[in-house]
Amino acid sequence: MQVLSKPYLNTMTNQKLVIPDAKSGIPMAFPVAMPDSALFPLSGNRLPLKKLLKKLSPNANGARINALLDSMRASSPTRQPSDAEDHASWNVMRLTRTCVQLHHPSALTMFEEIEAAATGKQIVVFLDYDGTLSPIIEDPDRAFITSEMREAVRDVAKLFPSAIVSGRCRAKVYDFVQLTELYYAGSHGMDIKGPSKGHKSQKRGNQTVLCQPARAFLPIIDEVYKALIEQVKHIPGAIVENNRFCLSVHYRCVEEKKWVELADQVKLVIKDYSQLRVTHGRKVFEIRPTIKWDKGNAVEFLLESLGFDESSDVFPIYVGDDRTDEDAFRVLRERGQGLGILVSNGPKETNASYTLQEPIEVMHFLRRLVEWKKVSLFRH
Ligand SMILES: O=P(O)(O)OC[C@H]1O[C@H](O[C@H]2O[C@H](CO)[C@@H](O)[C@H](O)[C@H]2O)[C@H](O)[C@@H](O)[C@@H]1O
Repeated sequence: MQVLSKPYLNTMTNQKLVIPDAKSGIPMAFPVAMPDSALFPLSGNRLPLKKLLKKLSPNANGARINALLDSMRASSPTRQPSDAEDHASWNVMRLTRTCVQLHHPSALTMFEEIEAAATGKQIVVFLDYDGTLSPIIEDPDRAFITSEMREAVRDVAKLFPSAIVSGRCRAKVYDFVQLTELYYAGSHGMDIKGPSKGHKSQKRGNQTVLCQPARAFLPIIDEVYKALIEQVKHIPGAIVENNRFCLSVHYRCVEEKKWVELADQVKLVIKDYSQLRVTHGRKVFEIRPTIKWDKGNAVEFLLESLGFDESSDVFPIYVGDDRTDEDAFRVLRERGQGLGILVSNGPKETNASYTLQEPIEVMHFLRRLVEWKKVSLFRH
């Protein structure tokens, strides 16, 4: 399922956005006082980066370079407009999001619907970290969560088996969250560890889980980490982050005119490593082992570890903001269990069923989940 599919975009003409109503299918028109060029933030970022990098030769032509730049820009659109044209784009994004919400409504507005679907089932909560529990900021080392958010996550973890599933190194995400009650799946799910403290809903499964399917890649990852640091050190603002079983090359603080050069340097380093692949996150290139293991596999592994593999009475909720979270949303959709919640301020293609706009809304959602569970425990 897509939040915003191409046909919807293509219907944006004559300064009107026309989309079919979610239930009736009847086309509805929304006035838009913008030029079509303002559509960039909606239509960008379609090509996976790997394909783009493959296409980008040293003699790449202007069109290819523009495609790469479009993808890099759209990977994490800025939240505030910087000039008149950006204002136009921003307004279109806001308007389109309103339309999109007819299809993928807010998890807060539709909380009672979620309650009804989860009633009588064991909720298991999966939370992405960056952009979900902490807002996106320039310095990855300072992406702390607030004490209120930590409190909300702790309350959730007391009532439901809960996990943080992050692209970051497990130890680092634990340093940020500092809650012993949770499962932590770092390195995009390639490094999973159970909680040091259990609670009664975990009796059913195995608390001492440890899963590291990419251990064999550690020497290569270390080698490539060193090579990348060397290769990009002349590009101001570029940061290489070692996430243990994977690496991140950040370009959020790199001047846009240097982006293509940075992408080229990354390509240059990894071209000799067929065991590695590059994916594209929010202003970040992620270098990962080619094994078929992603956040979706981590969710399946954790559900199995918790004893819910064959269960029909489990209701997993996965909240995430990034493309890598789509693998987890898809797993839930395929299992026909639980739901995915996309954290996004603008329209995106997604396998999630609901949306929340930003981490503060995630916190409100978690608090509602806790209140609802406490009330239902009191009633029984
Ligand atoms: O799976 P996640 O927990 O969402 O991790 C994905 C990447 O998150 C971090 O980078 C992102 O957040 C930074 C801090 O807000 C921001 O500066 C950066 O631009 C974002 O891409 C993390 O640093 C990466 O290693 C993760 O891969």
